[in-house]
Amino acid sequence: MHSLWRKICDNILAPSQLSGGQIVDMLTPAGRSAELRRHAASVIMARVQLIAGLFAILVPLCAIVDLIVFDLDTAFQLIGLRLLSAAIFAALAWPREASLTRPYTQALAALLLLLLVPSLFHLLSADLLARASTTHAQQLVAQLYAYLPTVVLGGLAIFPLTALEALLFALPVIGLGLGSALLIEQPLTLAQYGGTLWFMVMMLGVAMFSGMSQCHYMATLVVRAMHDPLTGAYTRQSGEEALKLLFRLNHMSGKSLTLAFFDLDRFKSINDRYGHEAGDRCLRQLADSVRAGLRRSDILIRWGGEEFVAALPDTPVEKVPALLQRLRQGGLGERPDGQPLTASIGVASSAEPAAGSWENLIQRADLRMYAAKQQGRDAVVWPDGSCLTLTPAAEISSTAATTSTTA
Ligand SMILES: Nc1nc2c(ncn2[C@@H]2O[C@H](COP(=O)(O)OP(=O)(O)OP(=O)(O)O)[C@@H](O)[C@H]2O)c(=O)[nH]1
Repeated sequence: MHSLWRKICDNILAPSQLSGGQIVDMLTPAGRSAELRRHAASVIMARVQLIAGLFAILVPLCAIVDLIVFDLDTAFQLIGLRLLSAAIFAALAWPREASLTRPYTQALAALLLLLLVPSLFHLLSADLLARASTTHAQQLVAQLYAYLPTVVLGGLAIFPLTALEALLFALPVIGLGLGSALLIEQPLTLAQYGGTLWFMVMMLGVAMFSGMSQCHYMATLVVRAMHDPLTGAYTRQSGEEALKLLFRLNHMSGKSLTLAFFDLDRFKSINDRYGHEAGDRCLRQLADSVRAGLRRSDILIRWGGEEFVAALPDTPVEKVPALLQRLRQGGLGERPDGQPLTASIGVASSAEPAAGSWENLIQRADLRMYAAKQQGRDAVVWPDGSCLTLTPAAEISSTAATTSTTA
């Protein structure tokens, strides 16, 4: 039964070339990585600001139609609502710094406001328009206003939202749209009401599909642009951006960011003796082993050819010996001749005096890595300058006590 179910799923998913995990990522944002959230937040925010800017200009301009078509009393009431809406759109479009800690929540809140303003405008003006529309021209304009919530639902399609997010954003818009139809003096017939609801649901379906495909496309591009294709680690460029952010976040919250700078030992001899393919395999092994020992919040950056940086947010330096012990016990990989892969490691922490900036931390970790090379390789140099040869696992834990007092 289970294998039949798997076969059915595989056949359904095969033509789309999407894995089950990728489908789940398009349905709900729960599994999104921090980097993807940050990217999605900047795309959503940029689009919210662009549309809000356009609406801040167009909404008051449409007052001309109100003045031409409706009586002055109705027109002025509509213009009042227009000016209020335009002020909110202008505030949304105003350039602002992205939140450091919650950029995604900030972007979603802005999007919600962008969607609610036209829907509320429709709710507040529906009865006024229904009562003031006696001529054909007035009825036509009132009819166009009535499409506003449906247009808003269609507008959701330009945002990279998962299916669940699109649905949650659509519910208040649909609620306000249907609610305003109930408020007017001559309520819609059941057929009109059903037709409006059907149209809205169709729009929501289109918006959901478009949002999901944008999510997938964005995730593919972000992963490709940010990660080194050979090892899957962050590239130097995306790693620098991540370090900048992690340093600021840890500084703001009074936590320590610790860096471990790895450089593979005698790597050139692997290339020279066994070829670049063998060298590449060793690089992949090292990246996989280090990543397997890290937490979800840690990141691994390929800094240069055979140099990697593990960035460990919210990690006091005294916790690092245990991590390195775990890594060492698991092994960093194997050289083509069967010998263990080893690395020289420099450790630096933002809790050190005058740590200053992330660039400073990298420089210190790099210098310590060179010091570890000079001390014979397969070793770690700590912030207090002490050097630990990694080979016997027991030594790592004994140094933990020393470093915790000196860091
Ligand atoms: N296979 C492979 N080799 C690479 C890659 N990037 C850099 N390298 C090689 O990495 C080697 C680095 O050599 P060195 O800097 O001399 O260092 P080493 O031999 O590891 O010696 P020590 O660092 O002193 O222990 C060079 O031969 C580079 O060509 C890569 O992506 N794949």
